[in-house]
Amino acid sequence: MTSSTSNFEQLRLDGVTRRFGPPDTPAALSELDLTIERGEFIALLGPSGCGKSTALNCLAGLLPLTAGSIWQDDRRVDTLPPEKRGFGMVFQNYALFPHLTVRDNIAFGLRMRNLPKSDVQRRTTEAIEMVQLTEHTSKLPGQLSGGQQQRVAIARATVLEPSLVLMDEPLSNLDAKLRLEMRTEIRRLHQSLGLTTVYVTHDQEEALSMADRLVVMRQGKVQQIGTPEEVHTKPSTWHVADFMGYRNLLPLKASQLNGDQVTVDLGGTAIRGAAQGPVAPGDDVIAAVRPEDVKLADQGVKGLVEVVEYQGRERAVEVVLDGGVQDGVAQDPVRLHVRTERRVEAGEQVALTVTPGRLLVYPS
Ligand SMILES: Nc1ncnc2c1ncn2[C@@H]1O[C@H](COP(=O)(O)OP(=O)(O)OP(=O)(O)O)[C@@H](O)[C@H]1O
Repeated sequence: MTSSTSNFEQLRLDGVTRRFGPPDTPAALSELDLTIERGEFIALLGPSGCGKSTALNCLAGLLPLTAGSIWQDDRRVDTLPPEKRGFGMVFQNYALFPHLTVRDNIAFGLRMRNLPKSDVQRRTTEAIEMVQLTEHTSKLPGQLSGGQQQRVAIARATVLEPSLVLMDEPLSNLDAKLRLEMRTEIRRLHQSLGLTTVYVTHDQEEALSMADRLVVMRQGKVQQIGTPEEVHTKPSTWHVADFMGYRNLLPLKASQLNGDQVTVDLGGTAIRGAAQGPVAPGDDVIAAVRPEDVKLADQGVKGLVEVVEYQGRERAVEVVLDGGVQDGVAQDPVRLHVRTERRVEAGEQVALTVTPGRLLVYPS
């Protein structure tokens, strides 16, 4: 397929804001600034209610903006109705026409454009092949599995060769295996059709595996924009860290500072971490580390195994450390999540080490 004539080099969101209710209510989406390059796959990621769908609906033209603007190169598009924007949409409820076959569902948009019959036929066939539904072209949506319906929805949106494809949790209704397959399929389509895609998900793994860049949101605001690697290894705040699988978020105190290296006391042992913001000795901090970066060792921070969950090759283990005494006051015990291949049992005494460089220390 050839690329759309309405294509663009950059799509720019400039202070895009949407409020539901009077001006003193907090905005569902607050001043989103984002420049999307043609061909990029962008994931909007964040917990439920963070404003992802609001952002997507503003882009689609389904919600008017309270403030801000959206630009396709130097053409302002937020003032246009949805159908004039020429974007393809794949939303959670696929909204296929129940009385039309797979082929007719996919061809519908092309027919509406009054294209020559032979063109409609050729492009529809290509789209059907692309989503591997050739054996199902005469079926009605009701005769398809959820994943097949989803593929029809994707073909229907992409056959029009839109300048931008918007997807809102398109895999949420699928079982785990199909979800993995469709991830690859969507990414493959994105690449082979040269699409620009904005994809909403609350699943960090999905976002990390599919997107070129992630926009991590919380309470209507952007927390971080970066490549999967940047967001995964250097979350900008402890909220992002929390969302990116840093299951251990430990409220500790900074004791020393050396460049960007901070020393914190973990269960009576001094441990060094990398400061992720302004931190001074004596400050309360949040130290973040992933379970896979805490190792059971022969020596190190002492603790007691409290819970063990069998997870195939590995075990997820919860270890309680003595909180120690600070300023004459006994501190609450600290709990650490650890992943290990070692066989351990609840009640066992263990020692822990943190992989050097993997402890991130945030101002609290
Ligand atoms: N039509 C509406 N009227 C009033 N409030 C709304 C409306 N739509 C969304 N909101 C509110 O705006 C906030 C953001 O909602 P939004 O649907 O964008 O979140 P989300 O990140 O997509 O969440 P989810 O993953 O649960 O869909 C929420 O607090 C929500 O309650």
